[in-house]
Amino acid sequence: MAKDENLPLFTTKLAKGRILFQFYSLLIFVGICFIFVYRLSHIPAKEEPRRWAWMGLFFSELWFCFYWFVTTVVRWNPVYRNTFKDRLSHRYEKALPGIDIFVCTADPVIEPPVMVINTVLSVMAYDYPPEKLSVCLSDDGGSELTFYAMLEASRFSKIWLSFCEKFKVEPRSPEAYFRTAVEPLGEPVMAKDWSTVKMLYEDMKKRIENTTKLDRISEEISKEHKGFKEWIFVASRRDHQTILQILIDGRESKAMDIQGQTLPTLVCLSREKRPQYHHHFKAGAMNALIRVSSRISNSPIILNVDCDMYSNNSMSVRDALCFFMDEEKGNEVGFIQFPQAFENLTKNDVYGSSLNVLMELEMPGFDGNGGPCYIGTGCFHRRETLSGQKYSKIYKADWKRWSNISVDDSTSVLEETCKVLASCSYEENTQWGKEMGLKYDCTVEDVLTGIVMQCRGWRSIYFNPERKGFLGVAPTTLLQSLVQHKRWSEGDFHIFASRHCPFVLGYKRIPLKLQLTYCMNLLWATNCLATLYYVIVPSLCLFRGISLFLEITNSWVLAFVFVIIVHRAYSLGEFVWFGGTFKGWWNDQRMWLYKRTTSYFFGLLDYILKRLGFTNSAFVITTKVADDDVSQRYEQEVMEFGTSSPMFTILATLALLNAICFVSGLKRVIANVETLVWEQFALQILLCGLLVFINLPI
Ligand SMILES: O=c1ccn([C@@H]2O[C@H](COP(=O)(O)OP(=O)(O)O[C@H]3O[C@H](CO)[C@@H](O)[C@H](O)[C@H]3O)[C@@H](O)[C@H]2O)c(=O)[nH]1
Ligand SMILES: [Mn+2]
Repeated sequence: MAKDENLPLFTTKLAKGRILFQFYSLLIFVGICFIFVYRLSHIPAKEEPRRWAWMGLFFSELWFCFYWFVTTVVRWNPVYRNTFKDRLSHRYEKALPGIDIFVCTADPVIEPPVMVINTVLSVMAYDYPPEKLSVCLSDDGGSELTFYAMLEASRFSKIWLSFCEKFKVEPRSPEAYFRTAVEPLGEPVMAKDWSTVKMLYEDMKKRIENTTKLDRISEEISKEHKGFKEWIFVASRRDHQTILQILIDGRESKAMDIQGQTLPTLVCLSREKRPQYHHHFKAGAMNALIRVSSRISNSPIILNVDCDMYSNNSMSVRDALCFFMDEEKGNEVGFIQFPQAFENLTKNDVYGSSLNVLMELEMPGFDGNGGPCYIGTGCFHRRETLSGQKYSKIYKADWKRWSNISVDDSTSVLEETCKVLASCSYEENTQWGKEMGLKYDCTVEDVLTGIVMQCRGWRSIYFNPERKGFLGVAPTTLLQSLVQHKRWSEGDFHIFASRHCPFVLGYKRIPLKLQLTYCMNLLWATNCLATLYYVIVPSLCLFRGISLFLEITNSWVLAFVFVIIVHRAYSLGEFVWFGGTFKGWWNDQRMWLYKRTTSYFFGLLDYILKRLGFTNSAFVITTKVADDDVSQRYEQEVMEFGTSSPMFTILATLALLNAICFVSGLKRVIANVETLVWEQFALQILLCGLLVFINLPI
């Protein structure tokens, strides 16, 4: 036993096959060197008309190489983590710290209340002492429908939590459970409960979905909850006071499930909104939650999830604690990021939303290079880290003290005192949004906040358990996906171009390899320039009869062909290795092109316009539901164009341009078969043809 005391709570393993990757990198590197030798020794003379077009190509290629270098740094050293939860509970079961769980929602139409409460129920049902869990929902929409759903959920939790506890079910979102689990016919005890609970769930779901008008919400509920009138009153207005309700107070003896087990605390918050105060989107909501929860439970660990990211693994809290509570390495850990995984992906993933390579390889790479970025959901934070504290070598977490915090105020007193903390003017002349809490004024508040925390000395950890910790909803139309990436690329570039740039803020604070790793995401937007150049200029030159590339019989061609083939083959291999299909990879290539020519382009443009003071960027919330016909097309993997958008104008123009150039190029070659013109244009025609081929869905 004495021996066990000294064993670590987690281990770190280096990825296998790194030698192979290094060999591949070497091959590409040599190929690139050849390309540059060719480029530098063949610069067209001043009087040649193609000189400028040629220079552009050269610069694009320089960019591609730089970006390749960055992605290679990311992949150099991936690490994978493992936890020992049995050691954790052996040592600390009695002294486990409190956990505050924040769920954010903002719009009852595109984030349906049923989805929101499924997320809430799933995190209430963690395998963890319930008196130490507090779940707090922030509703930026101030919706009475969501609130009503939460009331229903608070009642249903009494049945659901005891069912989960009794039969150890997984996952603990009722919707996901009843959709995926098979009826336990072999176990009569469970089967009986199963059908009762399922029926109760379906009933509740029906009540919530049918409640579109206020007067249909049951009288009984509005009597039981005096605060309900307040929500109804508020919901019809865009500006309103803070409303806050403690739906279940875990400290009260009433708060029990049907088996007499304590229930977690459950709070519903909609912060004050006034037109004259900026509400700062999700970051503002999170900061209000940090303050409010500090009064209610003040737990040292905070988990934050988006309203569509239900918990798929009831052990995640314990997993996270293995990192925070490790005696040797735990103190410097500021946050633990779980991957974003999605439950609504189709086999070949038309919109390339699976993020598989990012989550299975690039994030472990981040971790190996110094710590993953914070990606906004499925992340456990130390309260101190999130509140702006710096890490110091003498810092030591005091878990004993935190494990028995008690608040004496009664529920109603608490509600009143907490409201002040979520009022509009509370942050005036404070450091909130700057030094404290999540940072404001960036559309990827998460990544920015993560960098700042790392630069304050905290380490972050990436943990990707076998059974996924959280499952969310990926966009189901092309436009949604492109708009989401526009928000990300714009925000990321904003960080790069600000004083929070990893090379500036991170200088001497985080390792150089981590600074470079950040570039992979932060420079998404600038990728558009080289890509747009490559898809437009060679095709136009083909149309005009200007030969840009070298003749196909020239032996320097080999260097280009070699790099392109090896590079793409590696990418295909990687994609398939992490669970993709060949068709999925092809779709991903198409999305790669589309994102670079539209999302990133508009992201960059918007950033520039914003800097010049023309626009203000907003947070466009990603839709999480789809009409029946839209979801049907999604299931069939047919690309959905939906409404018109400038993004589509660009895509269509590019596709058309390449089609025309391709045809005219072919014509030119056929007309001059004898003169060997085709040798000069072969590569251009090939590129153009590839673009036409990839654009077939358009
Ligand atoms: O004014 C707002 C706007 C959004 N949200 C919530 O923020 C979350 C994320 O919004 P979503 O539209 O789902 O964005 P995604 O693109 O899916 O989000 C990713 O990227 C965001 C940064 O761009 C991060 O904040 C998210 O955590 C991360 O999942 C959702 O729960 C929203 O309800 C608010 O609470 N208030
Ligand atoms: Mn989302």
